[in-house]
Amino acid sequence: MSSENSIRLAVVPGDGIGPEVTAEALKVLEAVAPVTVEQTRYDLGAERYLATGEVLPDSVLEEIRGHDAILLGAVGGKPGDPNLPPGILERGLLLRLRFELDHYVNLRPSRTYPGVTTPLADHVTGGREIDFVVVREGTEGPYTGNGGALRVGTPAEIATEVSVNTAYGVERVVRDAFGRAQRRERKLLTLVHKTNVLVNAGAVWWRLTQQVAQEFPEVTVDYMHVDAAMIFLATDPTRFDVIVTDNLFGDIVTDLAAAITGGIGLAASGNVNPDRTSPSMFEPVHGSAPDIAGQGVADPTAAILSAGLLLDHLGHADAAAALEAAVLADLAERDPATKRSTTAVGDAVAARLA
Ligand SMILES: NC(=O)C1=CN([C@@H]2O[C@H](COP(=O)(O)OP(=O)(O)OC[C@H]3O[C@@H](n4cnc5c(N)ncnc54)[C@H](O)[C@@H]3O)[C@@H](O)[C@H]2O)C=CC1
Ligand SMILES: CC(C)CC(=O)C(=O)O
Ligand SMILES: [Mg+2]
Repeated sequence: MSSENSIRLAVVPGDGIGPEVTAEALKVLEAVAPVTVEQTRYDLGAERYLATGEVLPDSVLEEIRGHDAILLGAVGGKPGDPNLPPGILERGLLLRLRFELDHYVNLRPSRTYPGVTTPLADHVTGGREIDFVVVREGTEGPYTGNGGALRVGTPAEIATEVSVNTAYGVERVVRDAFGRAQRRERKLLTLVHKTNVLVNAGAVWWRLTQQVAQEFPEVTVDYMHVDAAMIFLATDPTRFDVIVTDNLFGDIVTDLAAAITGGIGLAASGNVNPDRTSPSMFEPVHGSAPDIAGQGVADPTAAILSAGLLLDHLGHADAAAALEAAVLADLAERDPATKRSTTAVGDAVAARLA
C-alpha cells in the first residue's frame, strides 16, 4: 500500500562491505516511524559484471529512475584486481548514476560527535566543535572521462584527464552552496580550488562565486587554495562552515574531513539532484573496503547517517532527526575498547528507534 510516508527505494548494496553496511542502514530505516520502505534491490557491482559483463544496463537505469531515492553501499574491487578493468564499476556504475541522474550537489557534512575521539588534540579545535559541510560538485571536473592515452606502454606515453568546468555546472552548485550557507548560523562560504595554477577552471569558479555572492549579501565569502585548505583542516577545522569545491578536490577533502571527525566509518553523503528531476542517491563517503570485507567489522554508521540524509531530502524531517538522535546516543555510549560487529551497531541504533 502506498502512502505519503512510503518510500520507493532503489537499493544498490554493491561490493565489499557495501552489502554489510547497507543491510544495517535498511534495518534502521525500517525502524523509523512513520516511514515505510518499499525496496527494489539491484545486484549491480563486481559479481554481476564478472558473471555477465553487465555494469549498468540502460533498462536498469530507467527502472531506477522510477524510485523516490537510491541507497547505495559502495562499488569497486581491490585496487589492482586483475579481473576488474580499472574504473569499470566506479565510472560505469557509480559515476554513471551520478551523471545520468544529475546529482550535481554531492553533499558531505562533517561534524564532531559527543563521545567520539578524533585524532586532533583539543588544543587544535580549541574545544570548539567541528561542524561544516562540503558541497562537492558531482557531475563535472576531471571525473567526466574526457581524456585519453597515446603510445600506451611506451616510454613516450602521454595520458590526460581533462577537467570539465562549465559555467552552467559551476554556477548551479555554487548557488546551492550559498543557499546552504545562508541557512546556517555562521553564514560563511569558503571556495576551495587551485586558482593560482588551474587558471582556466579556477577563473570560472572564482568569477561565478563572486557573481552569485551578490545574491547572498549576508554570506561571508572566503577563498583558500586546496593545499592550504588541507593545512587548516588538520590544524584549525572549526574555521570552516560551508566549503564549495570541484569534484576531485571534494573527493579528497571529504576523506580528510572524515578522518578528523572520528573516522571514515562515520562519514555520510548525499548525491543530490536539487531540482528533483530524478531520484537522489545516498551512500557512505567510504568505498567497498576490500581489506575488511566479509569480516562483519565495518562500521555501518556512515551508511545509517546517509539514510538519515535521504529521509531529510524526502521531507521526512522528524524521522531524520529521530534517526540522527539514535545514532548520536549510540556514539555517545560506545566504548572504544569494545569492538562491536556491523550488525551489533545496526541492532543498537534500530533498538533506540523501536
Ligand atoms: N562510493 C563508492 O562506491 C566508492 C568506491 N570506492 C572503491 O572502493 C574500493 C576500495 O577503495 P579504498 O581507496 O580502499 O577506500 P575505502 O574507503 O574503501 O577504504 C579505505 C580504508 O578505510 C577503511 N574503511 C572504509 N569504510 C569503513 C567502515 N565503514 N568501517 C571501518 N573501516 C572502513 C577500509 O578498511 C580501508 O582501510 C576501490 O575499488 C575504490 O574504487 C572508493 C571510494 C568510494
Ligand atoms: C569512484 C569515486 C568517484 C568514488 C569516491 O571516492 C567518492 O565519491 O568519494
Ligand atoms: Mg572518495
